[in-house]
Parts: sequence; structure tokens; C-alpha cells
Amino acid sequence: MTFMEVNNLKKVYTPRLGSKGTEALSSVNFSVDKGEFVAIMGESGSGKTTLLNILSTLDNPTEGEVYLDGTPLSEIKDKSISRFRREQLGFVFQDFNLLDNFTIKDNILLPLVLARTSVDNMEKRIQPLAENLGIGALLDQYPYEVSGGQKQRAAVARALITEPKIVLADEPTGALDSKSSQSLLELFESIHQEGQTILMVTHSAQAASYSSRVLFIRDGRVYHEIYRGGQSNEKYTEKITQALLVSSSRGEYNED
Ligand SMILES: Nc1ncnc2c1ncn2[C@@H]1O[C@H](COP(=O)(O)OP(=O)(O)OP(=O)(O)O)[C@@H](O)[C@H]1O
Repeated sequence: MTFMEVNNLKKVYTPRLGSKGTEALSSVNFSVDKGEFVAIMGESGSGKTTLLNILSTLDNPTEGEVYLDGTPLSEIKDKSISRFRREQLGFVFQDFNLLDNFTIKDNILLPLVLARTSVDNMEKRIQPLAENLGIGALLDQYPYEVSGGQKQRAAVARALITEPKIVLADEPTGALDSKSSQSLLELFESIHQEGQTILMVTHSAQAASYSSRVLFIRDGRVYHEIYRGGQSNEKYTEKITQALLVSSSRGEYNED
């Protein structure tokens, strides 16, 4: 079932008067099914951040439309947009974006506090989630007192606490060492198996190999995709790495 639909997205940045605009997205089309874990890859400057900003309602496309669970994002009124973002989307960033003077617990609860959720309800939700993510014992610590991997788990908890329709992750392993990266990706894999829809931008073939499908962006278009299907991790990672090599050599991809 199509859950997110991206139709003919185009984005042109038009800077100062007289200077030529940059076409960051030319014509992006793809859809995501409910429960899918999709990775987006592409070289620097290919348009990944621009796409993620539009999908997360932080920016508007020049042309085209994004539908989430049937709702066209362009029709969400300005005054409802922060609420939509807070309640329907979960964000995980490369640099965690935790507030240093809030405890881990308060950071995780922030979206619920903003949504005026009752204290009882907040308490009921946080404990099992934090336990599940392996940070149950860290709730009273501050971000600067825990490791990068633990900070990112707290950020994932904050993204999941509102039970969002989709988790949007931008290079979530970018600031982590290889052990913490692997453990975060295993966490993503397990929340995906529990039915969470995830869209993750990454430069890493290893990170992308945890997804169920990889979309490759080049020159503002999706030019290739690979489904995991029934293939082994090794085979899937190999195909992703090959596709990246072909992309960086500006060649055409062919299936064999
Ligand atoms: N605010 C902006 N104003 C003008 N041009 C922009 C702006 N943001 C991005 N661009 C341009 O749009 C294109 C796509 O940029 P974008 O940041 O989306 O790429 P990216 O794939 O996320 O790159 P990276 O992997 O380096 O983060 C680039 O040519 C970039 O210079």
C-alpha cells in the first residue's frame, strides 16, 4: 500500500536578483509503502538534503507534490504545520539535536510536552520505549554525560515517542564510531520489523544495506533503485557498492 507518494518534485533555489537559480531537484518520483525502510543515496550535491527538507515540510517544492497517507503536504495550513511535523513525523539527525540543559528523559518527552500530553500518558510511554532502545537507565542523565551512540538512541526515542507515520533520518550514523553505527542500524532494523516506516539518507553502503530498498539520486532525479528482496546481506551490500561506483563514474547502471 502506497503510504508516501512523491510526484514530480522540482526545486529551484533562486538566490539574489539577476543570478541564475540552482535546480537542486529536477523531477523526483517515487513512492514508499507502509512499513518500508528506504535508504536514499547520492553524491554530495545530488539533492538529498533538499529532498528531505521538502518531505519534512521544512521547505516547499517549486513544483510537484508529496502525499503522506493521502494528505497533500502543500495543503497543510501554515498554522498547523509545526503540529503536523511534531505529531506525524519523527526526525533523527546526524548531530543528534538534543538540548544540553534538558535530561535525556525531558529531551525524549519534549514532543509530547508540546502536544500537551498528560503526565500519566507520558510516563506510560517513555519507560517501555527507553527500555526497548537500551537507554532505560540513562533517563536522568544529561546529553553531555552519555556516549554518542546513547545520544542517538535518545534521539530515536524522541522521534518514536509520538508514534509518527514516518521516521526521516539524515545521516544518522554520520557522527558515530563503527560499533555504535552498527548498533544503531540494528535498532533501525528492529523498529522496521515492528512495522515502522523509515526513510534514511546516507552516504554509507553499509548503513544502506539495512534497508529494504535503496534509491539513488543523481542530478536531482532518482535514476536507479535496488530492492533487497531475498538476497543475502553480502549480495545486497555488493550491489549497493557497485551502483555507487557506477554513479560516481557517471556511467549507466545495468542489472548484471
Ligand atoms: N539554500 C540553498 N540555496 C541555493 N542552492 C542550494 C541551497 N541548498 C542547496 N543548494 C544547492 O542545491 C544542490 C543540492 O544540494 P543538497 O544540499 O540538497 O545536496 P546533498 O545531496 O544533500 O549534498 P550533501 O551530501 O553534500 O549534503 C547543490 O547544488 C547545492 O549547492
